Amino acid sequence: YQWPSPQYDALEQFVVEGTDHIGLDIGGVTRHCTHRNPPTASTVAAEWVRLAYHDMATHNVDDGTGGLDASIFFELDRAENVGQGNVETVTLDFSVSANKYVSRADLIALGVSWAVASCGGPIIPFKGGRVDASEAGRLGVPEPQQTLQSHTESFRQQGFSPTEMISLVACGHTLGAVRTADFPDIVPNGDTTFDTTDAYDHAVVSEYIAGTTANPLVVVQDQTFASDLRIFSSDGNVTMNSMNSAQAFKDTCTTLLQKMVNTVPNGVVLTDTIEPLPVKVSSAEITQVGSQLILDVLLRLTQAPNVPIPPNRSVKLFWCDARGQFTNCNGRTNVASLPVVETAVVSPITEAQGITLPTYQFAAPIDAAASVSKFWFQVDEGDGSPVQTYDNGGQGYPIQQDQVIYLPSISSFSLGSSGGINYNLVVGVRTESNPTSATLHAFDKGGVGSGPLTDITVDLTPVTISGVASGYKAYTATVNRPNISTSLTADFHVVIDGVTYTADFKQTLNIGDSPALSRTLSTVTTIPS
Ligand code: HEM
Repeated sequence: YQWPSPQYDALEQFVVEGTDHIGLDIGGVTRHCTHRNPPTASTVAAEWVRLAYHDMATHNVDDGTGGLDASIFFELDRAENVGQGNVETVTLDFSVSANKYVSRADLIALGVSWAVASCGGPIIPFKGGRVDASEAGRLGVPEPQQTLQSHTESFRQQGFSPTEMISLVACGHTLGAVRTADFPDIVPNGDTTFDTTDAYDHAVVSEYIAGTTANPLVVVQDQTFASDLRIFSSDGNVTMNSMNSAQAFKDTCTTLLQKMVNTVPNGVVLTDTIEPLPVKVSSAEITQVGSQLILDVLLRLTQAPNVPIPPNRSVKLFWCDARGQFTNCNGRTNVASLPVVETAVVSPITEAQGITLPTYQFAAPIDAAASVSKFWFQVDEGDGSPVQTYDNGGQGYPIQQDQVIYLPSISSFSLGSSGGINYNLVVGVRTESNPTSATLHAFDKGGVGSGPLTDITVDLTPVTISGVASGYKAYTATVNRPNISTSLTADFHVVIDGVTYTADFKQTLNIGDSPALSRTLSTVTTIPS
């Protein structure tokens, strides 16, 4: 890992904090293995795990098509996908947070890791990089009234052996219920859970082996629907017996759920496992508050379980000028102290590990004539232990360019003249620069339709707006959308002397006088260097 790695950073934020690019706490929807409101017998976690299986189930190992590709977004009207749980998961939970770096399919896969962790199960390692389908896949989700032979063939096509089929069904049916609204023939008298606990545990196995199970796909009036019984007993209960301990269940399901979410169409290349970054720079840009130019940076540290944050910890931000007589810290280094200390939201995965994430927000006033080339941090725990330097492996964290900077605080919303909402997005371009091209690329993957809703490039034009920080002039472009969308992001490109400068992946929800943009300015000094 080398900063900046925008895709890794975006995926890591989902894994570790459970939030998307505007801070929406999507992982938190399943926090504490919660039920939906109004309460159902099922949990949110159950809905998310079932959805992931149903999405993956369109894989065809024979021709390499289908898999975990969010094709489920276009398959909800199929009988094999019946259920309010699938509808809620797609339309409420997973329709707004996909973006340029995180696909819908990645969210569905992550949902499994979040869900299982939120119900006390193992941590399922997560890889990103899935590609979203733009249409429905083949039919392929098994249904309870089908024969064992047909189920075995379904799982074979999905890439699972008969033994894996037994295990994977148990790994799914430890969560949730069969619902009367969906399967009145199976559970005529009300929603019935597969086992007696909400937890991600081996109760589904132990109760089956003990003969006490009320699993409605085992104990059912009409044996046609006893698909779990046929599957679980298909090898004389050998596999079920082998999974009848907490550890064995956990190990088997960790392996098989990973295999499930990593079943993707041929040609899709997944990332390495996304490991939490113990020290993370989660945003870093030159922007402005009021009309003051600032270096805006958030440092996230990791606090081990049950270890209090040292009360005397001091965190300092250092940076070098990019311009002027002190360029590259030649003679002078800038220091900002007293950041705003907060705690980041944690995902169910991080919460299960007992980790907390203190964050240190710096808003260091800077001068356009000096600008910033690179920055780094020092953390002094104030307890006599050595001061730690975090400097991106020695080279510092680079500010890649200062030619074009996003100015959300002087961007605005307005009503479109022929309807909808105008996003009037403003950037600053250095006063001395004269771009030969200046464009805004707007991208929005929100909603449930196929493809991005917005994927357009428009020209940025010079505009006179008061309040732009000295050293910069304003350029603007307007994007019209039917509604305000949380998921619209913008990339700004300017070409100056044949070189393209980019401000990448900027959120557009918090603009104007949004409280999310307010900053307490850091105290800045300089030291000789
Ligand atoms: C032959 C294979 C399978 C059959 C016939 C089957 C059948 C069913 C049925 C009928 C339901 C009730 C759904 C509802 O009432 O809305 C259900 C729920 C569920 N299934 Fe399966 N399933 C199979 C395999 C799997 C697999 C492989 C997984 C995941 C690894 C899985 C995960 C779940 C979960 C988590 C629920 C609970 C959903 C909720 O409570 O909202 N199933 N399954």
